[in-house]
Amino acid sequence: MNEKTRPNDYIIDLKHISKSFEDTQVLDDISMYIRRNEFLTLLGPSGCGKTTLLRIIGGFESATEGEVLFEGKNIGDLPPYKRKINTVFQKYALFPHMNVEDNISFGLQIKKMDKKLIQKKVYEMLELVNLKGYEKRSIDSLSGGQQQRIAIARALVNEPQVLLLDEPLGALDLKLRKGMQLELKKIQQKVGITFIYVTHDQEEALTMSDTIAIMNEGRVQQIGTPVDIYNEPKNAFVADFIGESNILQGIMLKDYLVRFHDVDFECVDRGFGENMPIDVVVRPEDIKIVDKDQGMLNGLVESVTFKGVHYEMIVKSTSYSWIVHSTVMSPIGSQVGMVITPPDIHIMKRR
Ligand SMILES: Nc1ncnc2c1ncn2[C@@H]1O[C@H](COP(=O)(O)OP(=O)(O)OP(=O)(O)O)[C@@H](O)[C@H]1O
Repeated sequence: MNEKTRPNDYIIDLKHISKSFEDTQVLDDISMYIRRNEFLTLLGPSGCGKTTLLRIIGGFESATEGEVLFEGKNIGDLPPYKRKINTVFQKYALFPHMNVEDNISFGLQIKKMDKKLIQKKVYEMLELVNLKGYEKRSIDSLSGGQQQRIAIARALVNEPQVLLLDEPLGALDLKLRKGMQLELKKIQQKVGITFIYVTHDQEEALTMSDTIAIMNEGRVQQIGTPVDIYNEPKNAFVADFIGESNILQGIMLKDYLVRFHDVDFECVDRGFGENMPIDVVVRPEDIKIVDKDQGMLNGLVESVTFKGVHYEMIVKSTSYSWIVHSTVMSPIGSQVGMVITPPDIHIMKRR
């Protein structure tokens, strides 16, 4: 999905959202569509404005400029509880003095829903989050991961059309987090609603999302599927943030010829004019190691680290240390050649 093209099945339309706190602008003209049933992740470094954008969608903060449309209607004036949107925070915000059942059903009890119906819904939710039989347990007796599932159940029992999740797995240890990532994705697919998920962890975003919006300094840098963003980063920031990259500065010689690192490389024509300064991104797995003098570049292997499926090598050529991922190991101190084919030379406008 592109920020400019409107999908038929969109549920939220963010129109030119900007936000300032006093003199500091933290969001700068954000426009995008969010589709029904999609798992969308806002990904970016700390302080780039992810949480602020999520809070504006949820109604906890208002935009300085711009509109949030939900099913085509401006919901800017609606308080959070009147939106068909619920939020799961990193700190689960469960009531410690209530048991699991009362925590999940709290919102429904306030709405004075029929007791039998409440009980049915609570059981359905516990089944959904894989905690059947836990209804009478106290919150204190649950692990971090279990508490997070209860927080999700409590948000979903209100049957929102959109669930906002702000770094919900941030407090869990790595192994548990990985398990919960898959679990969350399954839950989203089962309930079939939109999840908008905030994280600064690129691997988490790649694992779970249908769509990723990469943010930096209050702006959306790129929106796309994980595969698109990884394979076709729009600028050097995105390339650097998603996965490991070799990033160099270059200059266009012709529409299909770029010079970087004092070498002329053929590349795919992206419509950049002659003499245009550009950034060049080459992924470590796209560099093929060959014998010395058999490639476009020669280099000295400076380090080798075994990473399980590949070796990560640092190969120093005249003025740049390349990160190379290869299934074949070249010993430290050896001279090697390197080949990079035109489709693997990603050229983009200089930041
Ligand atoms: N209520 C507020 N008053 C003043 N400044 C704020 C307020 N809320 C957020 N900010 C500032 O806005 C910027 C963006 O914050 P935000 O929490 O949205 O970033 P984030 O991308 O979610 O970061 P993190 O990943 O660290 O949570 C930060 O510089 C933050 O200090």
